[in-house]
Amino acid sequence: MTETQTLSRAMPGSRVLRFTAFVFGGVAYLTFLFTILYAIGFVSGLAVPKAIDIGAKSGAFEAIMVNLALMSLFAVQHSVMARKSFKYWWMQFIPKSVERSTYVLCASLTLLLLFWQWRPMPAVVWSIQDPDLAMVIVTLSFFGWVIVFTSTFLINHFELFGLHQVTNNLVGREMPAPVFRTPFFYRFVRHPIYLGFIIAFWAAPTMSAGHLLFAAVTTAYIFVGIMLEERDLVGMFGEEYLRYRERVSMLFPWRRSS
Ligand SMILES: C[S@@+](CC[C@H](N)C(=O)[O-])C[C@H]1O[C@@H](n2cnc3c(N)ncnc32)[C@H](O)[C@@H]1O
Repeated sequence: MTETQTLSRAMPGSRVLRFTAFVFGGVAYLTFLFTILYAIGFVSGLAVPKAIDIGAKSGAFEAIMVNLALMSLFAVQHSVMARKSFKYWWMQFIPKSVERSTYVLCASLTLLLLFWQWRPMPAVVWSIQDPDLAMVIVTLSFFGWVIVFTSTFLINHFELFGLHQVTNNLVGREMPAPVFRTPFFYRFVRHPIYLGFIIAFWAAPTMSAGHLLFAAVTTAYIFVGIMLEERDLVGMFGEEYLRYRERVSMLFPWRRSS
């Protein structure tokens, strides 16, 4: 009998709970997948019913206030729930195995609310007329999304989105300690996922006022997010992360990594 089977047999009463946690993790993951795919359509204006420049007309003041409120809600949810102190408090009420899935589900639902309630601000800030150049910019934007997806797999896609935790819990296996990774993109920049988002949001052949607001606020939020995340990363990986930070640039590969 394997160690995993022994553990599973030792806790038969919790089998239903562990299966429920696994199903919850699966639902959270599928919700995330839907949300991120919808996000591509929302920003690019392709293949979704409600994109960034589509929706009922409203006054400029209302549009700015509602859109800022939606982005602030996401920023607060995303930053607060990612902090260690919040996680410890939160885990008094939910099992540790579904902590990440809960975070992923809340972030996805907050984003879906943003997509649904976003008020278009259609005034055109810039519009590239040359079709070849416009195509290059659209391609660049999709390249941004490719960087985002690839990078999640480079550090650990299934752990980032909670599936690893609920699967290990299902088979009675402990989660391994977090591992510091610097593969591929991470050798050139410390935050390729965030860089991918910045490219995807800014590379637009036609930039509306609403899209510009979205790109500017999310970029500012990314800088705040990085500050908070790096504080945790230094706490988790210590000297190793400090040396990495000296060697590799944050978002743009100006410095050469050794
Ligand atoms: C949404 S990911 C963003 C990762 C990174 N900031 C980026 O833009 O590619 C956040 C999670 O990645 C983890 N993380 C960030 N850099 C890491 C690295 N080099 N190795 C392992 N985990 C990392 C953080 O601890 C956090 O849980």
